[in-house]
Formats: sequence, structure tokens, C-alpha cells
Amino acid sequence: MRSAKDFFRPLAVGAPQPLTEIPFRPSRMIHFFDPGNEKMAAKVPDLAPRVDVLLGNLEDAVRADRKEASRAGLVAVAKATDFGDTQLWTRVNSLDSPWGLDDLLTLVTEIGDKLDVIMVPKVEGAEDIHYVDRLLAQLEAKAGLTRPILVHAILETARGVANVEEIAGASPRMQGMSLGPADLAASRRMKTTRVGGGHPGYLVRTDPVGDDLTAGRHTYQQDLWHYTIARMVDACAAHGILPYYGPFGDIRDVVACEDQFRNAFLLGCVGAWSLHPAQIEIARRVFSPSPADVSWARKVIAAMGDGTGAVMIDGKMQDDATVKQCRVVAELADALAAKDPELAKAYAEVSDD
Ligand SMILES: CC(C)(COP(=O)(O)OP(=O)(O)OC[C@H]1O[C@@H](n2cnc3c(N)ncnc32)[C@H](O)[C@@H]1OP(=O)(O)O)[C@@H](O)C(=O)NCCC(=O)NCCSC(=O)C[C@H](O)C(=O)O
Ligand SMILES: [Mg+2]
Repeated sequence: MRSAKDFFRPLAVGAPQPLTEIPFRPSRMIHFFDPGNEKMAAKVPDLAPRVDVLLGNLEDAVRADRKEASRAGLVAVAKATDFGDTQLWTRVNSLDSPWGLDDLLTLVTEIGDKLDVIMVPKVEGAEDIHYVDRLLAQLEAKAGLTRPILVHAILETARGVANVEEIAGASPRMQGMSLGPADLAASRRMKTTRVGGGHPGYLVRTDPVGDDLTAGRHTYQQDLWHYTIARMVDACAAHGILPYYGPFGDIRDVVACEDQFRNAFLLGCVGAWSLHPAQIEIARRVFSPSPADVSWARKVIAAMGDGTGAVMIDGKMQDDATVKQCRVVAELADALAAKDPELAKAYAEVSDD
């Protein structure tokens, strides 16, 4: 482990100064596109103003014989597009793949000034982040970059989950973490073939009534991902970085997608991946606090004055802890409103009530 004194020193001569804090930038939806797919790449200029993050995906879902084309496509899209205040991220191929090294070498050299975050898949432990950290510092120095590229880890192996805290704290570059439910299910030998979401076989059943073990017993489907998301949220909060849900693969089932995203939002996640344009609005809706919640949060903050003591509002006790909860909601609303004029209007309307 690096000493505390060295933690915020650049890892290569001439590399940018590491950040001491990860700035909060709206990232409700990380929209995946394949930059080697001409149809998808052509939609990027129209998509950019509609999403918080555009992610050029080079890893899984890109065929092996299309890896170089996708990498080149991302370079071309990044150079040709004005992203405004929308972030550009990429997901590179895994560190043990034949493409991961060339992804990093090419992208930092060619478009490092446009890339905000590099998502690293299948991170197993702090050693993977340390490798990327040093390499990025060398490449940034060589490219003359003036701000550090941040790193986002996907939690998608059993070992990665076991090491989640050390991954979250491995580098000042760590921006956040996403759940990767498909690879994680395979790594754990879980028996679901879905990408995220619940499973009808994973349930609890109400007790039997009398001797009949079958009649009148209700079952409730449970969430396969609750444990991992909760661990990830704690690790991220402890290290000042941001947690994300990841992908929901049943594109058609917009209802269950919204449920999964909302569970993650309530547990502390700030966003999710959108794999298809249909999921963009779902993420925007879910990961933006409702005007009613913002109105309530502001009311509590106003009533609590310096934030100490206890008061009753609408029959509910408020104190030092609830005002902190309300500040989380109100500060998120302010940050999102600064980017999203529609939300700004909705939040302004409720404060006029
Ligand atoms: C899932 C898809 C393959 C579906 O594509 P398609 O069959 O073309 O869908 P549609 O016909 O409904 O598309 C309508 C139009 O929208 C365009 N489109 C589709 N998806 C996107 C997109 N993501 N960005 C931009 N544009 C998109 C289509 O081209 C159609 O256009 P047009 O014909 O002009 O009307 C496809 O959506 C897709 O490939 N999505 C991304 C998949 C992906 O990135 N997967 C990897 C992430 S999940 C993962 O890796 C698992 C994770 O790591 C884990 O372990 O859990
Ligand atoms: Mg994966």
C-alpha cells in the first residue's frame, strides 16, 4: 500500500496532479454504444445532449473480429463530436485480453483530452487498479494531458466482490463502480441466465395454513443483487466514489428495468447503464429525485435551522440525522438541475408552493 503522503503524487514525471476529491457530475445514465457499429455511431451527436454519459464500449458485445474497428471508431467519434457537458467514457477490454493494452495506448494518446473516465471490466483486486493507474500516468505524461483520466471498475467476479473495499480505495483515480451482473453470475456459478433483474425461482413463501402445504401460500420474488449492491454502495461511500447499478438486459421489460433502477437509487446508486435508447428516459426519471421529495427535503432543511434539535413536520419527527438525509436529496437535485433545465423548472415550481 502507498503511504498517505505519496497517495496524491503523480505516478509519472509530467503526469497531471491526481484529484483529492471526485467531483460529482450527473451520470444518471451511462449510455453504451458500439463505436464500430456505423448506425449507432451516427446517432452519437443526437444522443449526446440527451444523456449524462456516452460510453464507447470496446469490450463484451463487440465481436472479436470487430475490436480494432470499434477502437478506431471511438477515436473518430471522439474527434468529430462536440459533447458539450456530456461526459465521454469508454469501456476497454479486460486487462488479460489481447486488446486491453492497445485500447489504453491508443485511446489515451489519441483522445485522452476528451475522455473523462475509463471503465475497466473484471477487476479482481487493487493490483488491477494499480497497473492501470501507473500506465495511465505514463501515457498522460507522454500525451501532455493536464487533467487525470478517472477509472471506473466493474464488479463482476467473485474475487472482485470479496475485494470491493480495497478496489474502491486503490487510487485517487477511482471514480466509481458498477455491478456487472452477467459476468458476476457466471463467476459465482449462479444459475440465472439473465442480465440483471430478479428471478422467479429466487423467492420466499408464506407459512402453510394448517396441514395443507400447498393451498393459500403466497410467494414473493426476491432480488438476487441486493447483497452485492449494498456492499458496493458501502465501499464506494466509504471511499468517496460513486456506485452504479450496471446493465438490465431485458430491453423489452421497461417495467422491471425501472424497478431495478429504483431499488438501486434508493440504496444509494447514482445511475445505471442504458443499453438501448428505450432505457435512457427510465434512468433519467428514476435517478432524479421527484419534485415532491425535493420539496419535502427543502421544507425539513428550512425548518431545522442550524440542523440541530428536533421538530415535528406533518406528524413526523425531524432531527440532526433526518436533515442530513434531506441534504442528500436537495444537493442531488441542485446538481442535476444545473444540467437539466426541465428538472430545474420542476424543482423551482415546487419551491414556489
Ligand atoms: C441490444 C441491442 C443489440 C438491440 O439492438 P437492435 O436490435 O438494433 O434494437 P432496435 O431495433 O430496437 O434499435 C432501434 C434503433 O436504435 C438503435 N440502437 C439500438 N441500441 C442503441 C444504442 N445502445 N445506442 C444507440 N443506438 C442504438 C438501433 O441501431 C436502431 O436504429 P435504427 O435502425 O436507425 O432505427 C443494442 O441495443 C445494443 O447492442 N446495445 C448495446 C449492448 C451492449 O453494449 N452490451 C454490453 C453491455 S452489458 C454487459 O456487458 C454485461 C456486463 O458486463 C455484465 O457482466 O453484467
Ligand atoms: Mg461483464
